[in-house]
Amino acid sequence: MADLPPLREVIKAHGLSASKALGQNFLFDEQLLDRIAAIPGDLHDKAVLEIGPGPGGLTRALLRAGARVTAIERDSRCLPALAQLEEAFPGQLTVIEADALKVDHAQLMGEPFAVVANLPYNVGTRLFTNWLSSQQWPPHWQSLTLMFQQEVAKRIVAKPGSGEYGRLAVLAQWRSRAKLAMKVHRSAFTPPPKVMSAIVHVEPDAAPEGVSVSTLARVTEAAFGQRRKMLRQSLKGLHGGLEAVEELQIDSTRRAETVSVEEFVGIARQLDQSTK
Ligand SMILES: C[S@@+](CC[C@H](N)C(=O)[O-])C[C@H]1O[C@@H](n2cnc3c(N)ncnc32)[C@H](O)[C@@H]1O
Repeated sequence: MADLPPLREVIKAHGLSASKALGQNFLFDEQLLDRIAAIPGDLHDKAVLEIGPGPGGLTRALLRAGARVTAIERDSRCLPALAQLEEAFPGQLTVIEADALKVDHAQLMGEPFAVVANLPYNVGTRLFTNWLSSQQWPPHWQSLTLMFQQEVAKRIVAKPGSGEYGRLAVLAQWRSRAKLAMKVHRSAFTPPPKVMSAIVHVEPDAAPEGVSVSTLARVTEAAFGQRRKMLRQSLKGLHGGLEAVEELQIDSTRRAETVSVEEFVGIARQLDQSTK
């Protein structure tokens, strides 16, 4: 591997001033980046999809860990810096200039892959819910290691009974294991964002039988759409919802934030069965 210039110099040499519109907050601390790249486990010769490599800090760390990286970046200004990495790690890096929201990731990768990304909040959350809503399960991805605003990360791993528990937690936990892998201080980024960040790591689990992701989404949407209301109120508009709650002997005076992931899965299963 050739010696690479420090990331700050790369930014300067390629005139990569951080674009607010593209949600660019760069990480330069190579030790921190190596620790992030270690979260998914041994990456040697593994296929990794990185979204939003920017100037390539995290990309370098993934390449150092021996991964075969496919990176999707929509800012063409970053491509020359990434081309240098392609040269430094021959045969290990493929860069695609595109909006990651418009790419079929499974088709692009053609084999099971780990996802690693430090993305702007809105793009990250949309990709995350797309990956978790996959019809195919186990999905094409083997793990997701993603940077979020700390507040969003807490919502993903939240347990029932907390104010953070909601649709995102149920989606992330009903057929996968989600954990908060690392907190990242805002000062680690250039420029520093207003809020703290955290990395979430998700691995797929066996999916409960007889439940479709779309029905589960409808149930949680209805329940958490009126999270302060009792289930007998919030599920009123959901055809068969109240009957399902009764059938499962779930107290209909409870509020959505007290209902466990397993109970939501049970309600969705009842609905799917009753429409068969
Ligand atoms: C927060 S920066 C992180 C850059 C780098 N990974 C790091 O950690 O220093 C987010 C990167 O995602 C890119 N990006 C934003 N939206 C994107 C999208 N829809 N598709 C692909 N890349 C995107 C930005 O251009 C930027 O390079």
